[in-house]
This record gives sequence, structure tokens and C-alpha cells, in this order.
Amino acid sequence: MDNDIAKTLYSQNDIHEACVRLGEQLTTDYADKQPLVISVLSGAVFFTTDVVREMDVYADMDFIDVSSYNGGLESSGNIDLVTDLSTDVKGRDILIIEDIVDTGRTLKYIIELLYKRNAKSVKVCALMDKPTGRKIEVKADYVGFVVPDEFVVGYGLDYKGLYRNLPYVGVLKPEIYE
Ligand SMILES: O=P(O)(O)OC[C@H]1O[C@H](OP(=O)(O)OP(=O)(O)O)[C@H](O)[C@@H]1O
Ligand SMILES: Nc1nc2[nH]cnc2c(=O)[nH]1
Ligand SMILES: [Mg+2]
Repeated sequence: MDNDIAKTLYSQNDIHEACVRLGEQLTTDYADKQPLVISVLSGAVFFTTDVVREMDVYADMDFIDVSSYNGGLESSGNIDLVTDLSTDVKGRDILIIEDIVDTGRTLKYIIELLYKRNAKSVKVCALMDKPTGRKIEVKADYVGFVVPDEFVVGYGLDYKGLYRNLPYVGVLKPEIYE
């Protein structure tokens, strides 16, 4: 896989440092809450497992699977709820964990769904924010890195289903894209 990468944007160490920094903030902010942490499958799983272990708070965990990219470079614009939560969110303080906020469509869909179900508060922790991609006004409350306007892979993020298990975040060589 390394041979397909044109450049590394965030190394394993960069990501670890971001998780520690975010974990400290979240530990402070959720000290007296017992949040429900919701990880957005599949991309956010890697970041979730690392960042929650830096949070020294009692927390419940759940997962939601929504998808809009079908593995490629462009958001289809339609969000599919593939697998729903198994927890009742009514009255809960929710912390959504995402790998990247790009157009904002995925987050907007999930935030609206949670408030429709009467969540008490909804905040977002994203490893990466790509503000140049934004089509919908939505913002993450906790951000690891503000990324340039490039399609990134690794540490959960895929191109055609591959590269999720790359331990760092990078950009593919142009010849890899079909
Ligand atoms: O801000 P947006 O333009 O909505 O893009 C961000 C979303 O896109 C990717 O997920 P994807 O839908 O590709 O599914 P995946 O997590 O299973 O890879 C990524 O993991 C985010 O969840
Ligand atoms: N792999 C990947 N998925 C995304 N989904 C939204 N933006 C991106 C991106 O830059 N890379
Ligand atoms: Mg995703």
C-alpha cells in the first residue's frame, strides 16, 4: 500500500498526538456527563477506538452506519441509513465521532436524526475537517486537523474500499485513481 501513496499528510505520531489533545479536552468537557459516544461506520472506527481511550470519563458507545460515497471520490448527495443505532438517544448528551467532515451532508443527516429523537445535546469530534469541501453549513466542535482540499486515505478512510488499514493519512498517486 505504501507504494500507492504520493505523500503523507499525518503520521501515526501526529495522529496519536491529536488523539491525546482531543482526549484531554473531552475529558474536561464531559467530566460530569456520561455521554453516549456515537461512532460513524465505517471510516471513523479507527479514530474512535484511539480517541475514546484518551477520554477518562464514563461513556456509553454505539455505532451508526450511513454512507454516501459508494467508495469513490464524489459524494452522491444522498445519505443512506445503512445500520441504525441500538440506543435510545432521548435526553442523552451525544458525542459523534467522525473521521472527516467534507461536504457536511453526513453530519447534518445524523445531527438532525438525533435531535428529531430528542437528544439533549449533540457535539462532534472529527479527526479531520475539510472546510473547502463544505456544501452544507455544519461544524465540528473538536477537530484534529484542518485538511487541504485533497482526497485523503488511510486510518479509516478508503478509496474503493481499500486503504482503510493504512496506519497514517495520505494522498494517493494520481495513477491510482481510475
Ligand atoms: O462530509 P461528507 O461529504 O458527508 O463526507 C464525510 C463522510 O464521508 C466518508 O464516509 P462514507 O460515506 O464514504 O462511508 P464510510 O465511512 O463507510 O467510508 C467519511 O467517513 C465521512 O463519514
Ligand atoms: N477517503 C475519503 N473519504 C472522504 N469522504 C469525504 N471526504 C473524503 C476524503 O477526503 N477521503
Ligand atoms: Mg464515514
